[in-house]
Amino acid sequence: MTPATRLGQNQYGKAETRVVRVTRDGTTHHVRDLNVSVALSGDMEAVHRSGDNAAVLTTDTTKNTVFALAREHGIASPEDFGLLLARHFVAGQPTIHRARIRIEEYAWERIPTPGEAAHSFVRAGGGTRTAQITFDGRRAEILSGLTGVTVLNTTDSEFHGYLKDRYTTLPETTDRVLATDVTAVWRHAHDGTGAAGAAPDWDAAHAAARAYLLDAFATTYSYSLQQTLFAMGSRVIEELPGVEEIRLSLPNKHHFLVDLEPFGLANEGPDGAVYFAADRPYGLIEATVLRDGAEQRVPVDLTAPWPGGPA
Ligand SMILES: O=c1[nH]c(=O)c2[nH]c(=O)[nH]c2[nH]1
Repeated sequence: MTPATRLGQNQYGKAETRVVRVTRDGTTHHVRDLNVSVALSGDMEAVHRSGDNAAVLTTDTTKNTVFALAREHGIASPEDFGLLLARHFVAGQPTIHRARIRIEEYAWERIPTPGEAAHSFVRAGGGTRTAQITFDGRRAEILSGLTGVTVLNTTDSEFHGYLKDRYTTLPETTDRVLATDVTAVWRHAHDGTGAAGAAPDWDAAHAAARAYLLDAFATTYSYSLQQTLFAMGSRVIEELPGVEEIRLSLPNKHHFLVDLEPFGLANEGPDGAVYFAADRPYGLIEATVLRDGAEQRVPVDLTAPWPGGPA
């Protein structure tokens, strides 16, 4: 006898649609360059059980919709565009009950050029902006974030006083390099219903959060990366009243002093030092910082490939 089966969590949609929207303002052009992943769920029992596709809005259509809405409405910000798409899918089809839109944005900076034309850009470094918008027909959950923002302090970092057992060899230090690749995701109080007030200016809010994260990294005298993480997250919560929680994933990009004694050289002195930038393994420090009373809803595992990780 075939065992009875039950359909568990399921979602589908087109992943990683690369859409570039150029807006022309006379000879001054603007670019928004996104990677958009759509995941829909709803009345999908029949398609899984019998291949009855009647409830299925095709992944091909979801890809086309990304392009069409970018043309019709423009891309004001990843958050605005994600909300527009999510609402479109849920409002447009009775069989679609929930839409999750994940977006990466690649920033372009202007190349200053003589003369009138402003249509030349260079891909900006400094990481990738991320957003995830989930809409269930009533409320939206709006997450903003960034990934791949590499930062380094050459001093003001100590690490000592930790547990020691028979396998501990790490020397204590009162001065080390502290470096990490910041991945952060923060959740907004704004849920698209108006209950938490008007939507923020998403671009300005993102720039502010990024600046607070960097400033807290730079200005925290650190006794551990955990402490630095908490300071970074707290700064965003304290400064941005519209942010309920923030999760950070910080790989500790170890920089080890090189032993130069075999060459008769003393490493580390008032004039500096030479470090070996280790690639792996790396410590991985992760935590969520919450506003008092807020629920923890940002997914725990941010380092699952984004987009594409589990919901
Ligand atoms: O800031 C740090 N936190 C740790 O937990 C840790 N563990 C380690 O080996 N080095 C470090 N550094």
